[in-house]
Amino acid sequence: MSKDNIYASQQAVKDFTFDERVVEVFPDMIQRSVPGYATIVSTMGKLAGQYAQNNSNLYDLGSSLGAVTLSMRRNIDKQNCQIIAVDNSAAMVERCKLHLEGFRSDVPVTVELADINEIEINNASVVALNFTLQFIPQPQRFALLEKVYQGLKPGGVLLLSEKVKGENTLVDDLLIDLHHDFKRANGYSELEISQKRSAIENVMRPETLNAHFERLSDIGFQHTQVWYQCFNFCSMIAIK
Ligand SMILES: C[S@@+](CC[C@H](N)C(=O)[O-])C[C@H]1O[C@@H](n2cnc3c(N)ncnc32)[C@H](O)[C@@H]1O
Ligand SMILES: O=C(O)C(=O)C[C@]1(C(=O)O)C=C[C@@H](O)C=C1
Repeated sequence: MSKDNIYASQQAVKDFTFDERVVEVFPDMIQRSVPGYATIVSTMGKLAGQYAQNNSNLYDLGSSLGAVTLSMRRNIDKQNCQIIAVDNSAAMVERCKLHLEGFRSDVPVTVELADINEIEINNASVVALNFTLQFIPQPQRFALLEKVYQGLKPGGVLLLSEKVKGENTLVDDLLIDLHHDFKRANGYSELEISQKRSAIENVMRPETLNAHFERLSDIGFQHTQVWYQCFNFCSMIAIK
């Protein structure tokens, strides 16, 4: 696994994108940046196994290198299911396809290069958005999640992980400090932490948990729950 040293040298920091350089180091980057990432991915697989329905689609939206797709695929024991993985980074999609070829399974997977705001979602039992919604411009989030809701079958689930904002400045600062300590403990320098922070601040806009739950409720989800949180990283389930 290539080591993430993208922000190790002093640079004129540009907005973060999922380009070739990021793709190359992505497994290392996400593991050292997101507390609980491995637990979250494996649990999303378990949840997908539990909520997958016969003759249905499972979606992995913002699939990157396919970690959630692989985890879901390992756990599906229902008949006639297929996984649709979607990402709008050509570099990610290309590498994801190669990566998936390395594993054998009877569950068909298609990997699509597309904007998740543009795709159709239908006959879905599970829709996963693992740290993807935070990169969608805020005004588009309601319509995207409403489309997910409409595409879900009764009893289907949305699995949503997000970096969240604390409910007020005091606790938000605390969560940010705890997260930065986590990054330090994983070998990131002060320069790397601050340059990465500048790189993502215009492209990744976290919201509070309250804002997430209010929107899910406005859309129609009646059963919502946080099932994992470590600092400002949170995983939710919403059942239709
Ligand atoms: C933090 S990564 C997701 C990590 C991945 N789900 C995992 O569990 O390893 C966010 C991904 O969302 C993708 N993305 C961002 N905006 C998108 C959009 N509008 N349509 C499709 N993919 C998008 C990015 O290219 C990136 O691969
Ligand atoms: O590195 C950070 O500080 C993050 O907020 C983590 C985060 C994410 O939440 O998706 C940001 C961008 C990269 O995709 C990997 C991880």
